[in-house]
Amino acid sequence: MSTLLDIQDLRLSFKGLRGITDVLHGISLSIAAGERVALVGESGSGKSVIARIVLGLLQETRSARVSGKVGFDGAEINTMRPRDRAKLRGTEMSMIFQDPTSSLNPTFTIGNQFAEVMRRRDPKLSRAACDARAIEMLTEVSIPNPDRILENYPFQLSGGMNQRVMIAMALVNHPKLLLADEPGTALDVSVQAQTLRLMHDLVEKHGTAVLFISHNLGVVREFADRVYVIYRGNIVEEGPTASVFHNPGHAYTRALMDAVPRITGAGLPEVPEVSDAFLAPMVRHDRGAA
Ligand SMILES: Nc1ncnc2c1ncn2[C@@H]1O[C@H](COP(=O)(O)OP(=O)(O)OP(=O)(O)O)[C@@H](O)[C@H]1O
Repeated sequence: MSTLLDIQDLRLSFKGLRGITDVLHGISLSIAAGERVALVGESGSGKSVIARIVLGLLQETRSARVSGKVGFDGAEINTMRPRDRAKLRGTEMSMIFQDPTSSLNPTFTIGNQFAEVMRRRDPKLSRAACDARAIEMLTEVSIPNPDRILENYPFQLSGGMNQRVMIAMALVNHPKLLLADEPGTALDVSVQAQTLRLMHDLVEKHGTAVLFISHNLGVVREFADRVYVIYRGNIVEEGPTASVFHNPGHAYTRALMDAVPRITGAGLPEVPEVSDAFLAPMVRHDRGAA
């Protein structure tokens, strides 16, 4: 399979009042076309900033310094002109966030928001064509009465429905890459599970590659073909999901796994105190391993 996303030696630091803070220390990560890859690690380890760099957002943040290579579908995101990066967002790559109600615009109907997204790819698309395509997508995410939903505002829908709308909207332009940052964690556990199953089936059907960001190892195991484990801005382990789960090689991965039974509905996994073992070299599993 061809490589879609190829991140090499990615470094990030922020300049603030108290000097420079290094956040990413030379990350390398790749995703093949159609592959589902998870990035797991505790809060603050650098997962979301990687997604924001892939989307080309942090490159445009004054306090951020980004270096390294972010190859996407033959182009180089880091050195691209800002307006070329902007053109990729919502078309070739799209993003799903934790909390759908804060990501959807509360002042526009769902139909208007779909039309805006679709016209990023094709500005001449008629409203009737946008609505027809939106209805198709909403049907794919099992939303009942999709034609009526187009006239609704996000606040008129439940959190679970809004999350489905977000998924439908993220996929409506057939992006090559979907960045999913803790999708559904703002929802209750059973709705989250349903939503993830739906997302899994849809990306499989459309052949969309996914970078799935999570600190929930149980969810990652269900969803991803391959896993990267990140600890304090370093990738410490990488491999096929089954292999990493059956045979975790890095002390930090083992600590994350040991922490799983202590996950509560509300909380993050509790990872033990930092130990020198967590600074051990990266563990890379064979692609053929399981
Ligand atoms: N704009 C910013 N300015 C300064 N520091 C930032 C900025 N954005 C992120 N950081 C810092 O970068 C580090 C990584 O943040 P990031 O949001 O990627 O963590 P995360 O692994 O996604 O955590 P979570 O699971 O809680 O979302 C954190 O220490 C965070 O405080």
